[in-house]
This record gives sequence, C-alpha cells and structure tokens, in this order.
Amino acid sequence: MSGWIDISQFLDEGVPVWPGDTPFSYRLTWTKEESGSVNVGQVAMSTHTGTHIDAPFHFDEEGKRVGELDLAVYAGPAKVLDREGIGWIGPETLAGEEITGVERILIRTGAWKDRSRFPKAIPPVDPALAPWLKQRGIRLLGLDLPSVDPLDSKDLPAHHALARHGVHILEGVVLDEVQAGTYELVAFPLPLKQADGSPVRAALRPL
Ligand SMILES: Nc1ccccc1C(=O)C[C@H](N)C(=O)O
Ligand SMILES: [Zn+2]
Ligand SMILES: [Zn+2]
Repeated sequence: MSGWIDISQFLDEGVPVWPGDTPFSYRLTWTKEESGSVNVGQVAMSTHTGTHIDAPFHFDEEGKRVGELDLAVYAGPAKVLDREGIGWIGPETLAGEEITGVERILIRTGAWKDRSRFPKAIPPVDPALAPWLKQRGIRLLGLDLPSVDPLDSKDLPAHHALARHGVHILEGVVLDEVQAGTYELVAFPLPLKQADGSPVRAALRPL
C-alpha cells in the first residue's frame, strides 16, 4: 500500500454526531441522468463531525476561525502514545514518556469502542496538561475521542486551557490499528474561512 494509514472516520449517514447536532447527509442534487452530464452532490453536517479540528472560535468569541489557523500545526512529525484504559489524560498519565522532538501528540485511549454510536462517557483531559504540553513544545493534541472535556461540560476547561497554551485540538481520530511510535501526520482542515471547526482527512505514515 501507499504507506499512509488513514486515521479518519468515514463520513456517511452512519457517522455518530454530538447529541442533537446536525446529522450527516450526502445526496445528489442532480444525478447524471437528470443533468445529462454529471452527478453533483451536496453535503450537510456539523463542523464537529467525525475526525475534526476545533478552531478556538468554537469556544471563544474572540478566538481564531478555521481560515486563520496555521497549517503548519496540522502536518509534520507526531508521536502516538498508547494509553488504553486510562481514566483521564493528564501529566500523571503521560509521565515517563519521552515526547521531545515532536510538536504533535496523538493519544490512543481505546475508550470509544463502538464507533457507530456516540459514547456515553469519555476520559477527559486535565487542564493541567496544557502547560505541561506547552513546556514540551507541543502544538497539537489529538485524541480518539469526540471531546477533550467531559461530554456534559459547559465551561470546557480543557478546551480553554489548551487554547491559552497554544495547543490545537484534533478530535475523533481512529487509532485502533496504530502502534505507538513516531509518524508523519497530515490532518489539514477544509478552507472553511469563518468556521468554528472542520472535518479533516487525517493520516499517518511511519517515520
Ligand atoms: N457539536 C456540539 C454541539 C453542541 C455542543 C457541543 C458540541 C461539540 O462538538 C463539543 C465538542 N467538545 C467538540 O468540540 O467537538
Ligand atoms: Zn470539536
Ligand atoms: Zn472539542
């Protein structure tokens, strides 16, 4: 194969969405038969569907929108850590890990088992992780979960702490088949200029 490991959730009607949020849909506006030349589709979805990034505007009125984000954050060397079964993601649960020399880390918690449904609970990120990551030069945190905060959180302390420390958020990556190690990551957002988030096609290639 190409050497690239796709770590994206496929986007189709089966992709689970945040409770109450816009369901994913793809349909043809015109079939080839109707148009006489081509199939032309249309898509409706929440910006936080499947594998996606959060722009700071998602949780901060003054925060950057997708179109203002630095693309350099979303491509380059990344370390995948395997933390199957952890109850929360914090400095203690990442201790002992050598994460120098990369600006991106992806953590496999294995907590989202049935990917056809939205999870009921997830291991949250301890806001104290944000300065810990900043100190180590990390600019992107990716998780195999739909949020970095508890699902019922309204004040989103981890989202805010990460943003304050310059750590960008990638949610919903699929790491089921990925071994811990160092990879090249690509996870560019779509050029949705004003958006609060964007689906990404995320992929890893062993380094
Ligand atoms: N889609 C939503 C609808 C309503 C309330 C929250 C969300 C979220 O997506 C929050 C989640 N922490 C996220 O960044 O993806
Ligand atoms: Zn999101
Ligand atoms: Zn989020």
